[in-house]
Amino acid sequence: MLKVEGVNQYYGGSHILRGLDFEAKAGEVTVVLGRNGVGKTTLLKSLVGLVSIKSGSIRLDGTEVQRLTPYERVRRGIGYVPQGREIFGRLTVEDNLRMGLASKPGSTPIPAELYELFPVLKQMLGRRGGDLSGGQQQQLAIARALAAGPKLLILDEPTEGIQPSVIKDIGRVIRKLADRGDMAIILVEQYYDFAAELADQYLVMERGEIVLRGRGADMETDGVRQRMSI
Ligand SMILES: Nc1ncnc2c1ncn2[C@@H]1O[C@H](COP(=O)(O)OP(=O)(O)OP(=O)(O)O)[C@@H](O)[C@H]1O
Repeated sequence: MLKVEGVNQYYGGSHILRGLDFEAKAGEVTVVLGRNGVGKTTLLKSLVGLVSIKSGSIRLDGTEVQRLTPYERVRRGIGYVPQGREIFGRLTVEDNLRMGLASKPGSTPIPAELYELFPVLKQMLGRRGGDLSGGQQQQLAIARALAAGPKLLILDEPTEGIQPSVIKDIGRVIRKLADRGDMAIILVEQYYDFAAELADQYLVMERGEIVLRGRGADMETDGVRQRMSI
C-alpha cells in the first residue's frame, strides 16, 4: 500500500527526517512512537504533502506521490487526521464532513457508514464544530478524513486530551477499519497502552531515524515500553 524509501527532510538547515524506510500494509495498523520532537508529525506531514522532502520516495500502490500536492494525494486515497484535530469551529458538523468530500464530485453524499462508526455525530449534525467536546471533535476529524474513502488513513495523536471512554471508542473504530483489510493505517501515538493494543507493526523514532521496529505483538518483549518511559 504505502512504501517509503530513503526519505530525508529539512527545515532550513535542520536535518529532521534521516533516511526513513518503511512500508505500511493494507489491513494493518502501523504505529509510530517516539518522544516529543523526534519528527513524527513531520513524517506524517511529508506523507500528506504539507511539507516537501529533499530526497527519497513515497509510493502509494506503486505510484510515486512525493511531488504531488496535498489535494492530489487526498484524491489518490490519503486521509489525514492532524494533531489538534483542526476542525472548522464555525461550521456545522455536517459541513465539516462535507469538507472531507472536497476532492470528490459536487453531488457525492456523506457516506452513511460514518454515522455507524460514530453515532454521536448523527445526533449533532446541525451543531457547530466548535461547540463539540474534544472527544467529539476528534471523532469528527476522523470521520471527515474517512468521508472520501481513503486507502491510507494517517492519524496524529488522536488520544491527545481525550477522555478514556472516547479513547476506547476511537480504538475500536481504528481496529474495525483495519480489520476490513482494504485500508492501511498509520498512527502516531504517545499513549503507549493504546498504541500497543492497536499495533500490527511498530516503528520507534529517535532524532529523525527509525531506531527500532517490529511486530505489534512483540512490543513488550522488544522493550518498547521502557524505551518510551526513559
Ligand atoms: N515548521 C517548522 N520549522 C522549523 N522546525 C520545525 C518546524 N516544525 C517542527 N520543527 C522541528 O522539527 C523537529 C521535529 O518536530 P515534529 O513536530 O515532527 O516532532 P514530533 O515527534 O511530532 O513531536 P511532537 O510529539 O511534539 O509533535 C523538532 O525539533 C521541531 O522543533
